[in-house]
Amino acid sequence: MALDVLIVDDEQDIRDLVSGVLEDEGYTARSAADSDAALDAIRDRRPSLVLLDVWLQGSKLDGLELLDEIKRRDPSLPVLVISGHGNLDTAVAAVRRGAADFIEKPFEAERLLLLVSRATETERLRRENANLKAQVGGGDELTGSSSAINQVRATLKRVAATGSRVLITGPAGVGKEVAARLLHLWSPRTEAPFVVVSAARMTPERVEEELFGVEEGGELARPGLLEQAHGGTLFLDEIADMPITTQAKILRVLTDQSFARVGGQRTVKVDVRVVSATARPLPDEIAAGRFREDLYYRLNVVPVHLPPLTERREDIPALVDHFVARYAAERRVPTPEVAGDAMAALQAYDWPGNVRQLRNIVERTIIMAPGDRIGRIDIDMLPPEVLSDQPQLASNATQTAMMGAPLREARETFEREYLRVQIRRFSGNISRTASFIGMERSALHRKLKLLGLADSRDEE
Ligand SMILES: Nc1ncnc2c1ncn2[C@@H]1O[C@H](COP(=O)(O)OP(=O)(O)OP(=O)(O)O)[C@@H](O)[C@H]1O
Repeated sequence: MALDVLIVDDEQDIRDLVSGVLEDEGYTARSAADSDAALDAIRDRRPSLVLLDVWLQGSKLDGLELLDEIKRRDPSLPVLVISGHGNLDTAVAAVRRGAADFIEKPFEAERLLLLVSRATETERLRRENANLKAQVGGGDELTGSSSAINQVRATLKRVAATGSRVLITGPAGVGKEVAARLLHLWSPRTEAPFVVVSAARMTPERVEEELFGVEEGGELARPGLLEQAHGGTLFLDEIADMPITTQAKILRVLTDQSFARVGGQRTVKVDVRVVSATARPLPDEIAAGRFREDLYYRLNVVPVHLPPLTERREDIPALVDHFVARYAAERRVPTPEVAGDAMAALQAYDWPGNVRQLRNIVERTIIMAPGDRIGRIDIDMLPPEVLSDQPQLASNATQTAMMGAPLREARETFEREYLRVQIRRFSGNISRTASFIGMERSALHRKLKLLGLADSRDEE
């Protein structure tokens, strides 16, 4: 997202000329003809730079006074001064009073762009940093190639380029924030900030201050997350936890991209893309009177659903490999191999905490691995919670019954149990199960019918 420059000049020609030059280079430009308009524009939204003509005619404050006022209110806001030919003294005085630099009229476009770029360097670095942090903090691509994940990835790619709002649903730890970060990364807003608002992690009283910022005595005291996200993406995590009074204000942000700070009267305008997430179904929250229906329709322009891991077990091996490689690199040890039986156990487990739990367990397993066994993760190295909750091939009673039965019958019982476990492992996908157990797909179908398992889910 472009850096935002405010041009303060009493001459319309200069304002137009400079706006044109800056916009051609990808900046966004706003203009003000006098000190009042300039201070208003800054209050509406903090620019990245003010370009100020020190010879301001017909203005309440002259150029130097306006410079002082801007610096008094916000010492870190850079101001680049334009001075008329022969006003070197004023320009020097301006630099002494806090201007970043000055440029003399008439000036070349090249020189102007150089100075603007220099004066906004801190801001640019700050943005790059925030962006890098956002990427490192999330870091993860959406690992997995199940049809559910492929579909999510395709939808994200398609809507990233548009400004559409996206509502991501799915249980805890399933990757909703990862999806939101990818959407931002693939969007034209990628250079601007990705800001997370998590209502679940704040007290209801704090939510509005955090989101909208605070004004005291008509002046900005603390910018909120919405303002910090200007030009970028605002991720409203666990939207169902937003207090109902805040929901009305968020609705206003969505309808006219503006809001008022806490304790403030003036309208602040922002340009943000809102992506929200929820683990609780919003229609239920609406029915219970805890969520505004009109807000739901505004947020849910493009729905994206991330199913729990149990519905896409075929993603588990790729996720395990991804986290094993990551944590081995962090521990500076070679990436261990994961033994077949260990992988099968991980794939069969139910993962109530979804990918977050899987990530934690892989991390714990690598940290706890004895030094001489770090080259390979065997089944006995997995934590007890995974091992104690494995589907049993056959209960004790079934085993006893099998031992008392003729071979043909015992074999049938075994096959039934074996196939039930394997089909579950591949989330009911017959082709994948067939390829894993080494049977033709049609033969497996016949077998399942014969064993009375044909009702097993066949999600192809
Ligand atoms: N498909 C995936 N590929 C790689 N990592 C993933 C994937 N899905 C989730 N993760 C990782 O799992 C963890 C949890 O993901 P995330 O925070 O996005 O989940 P969430 O759905 O937003 O959860 P919550 O609702 O609890 O905040 C993160 O560390 C994330 O990096």
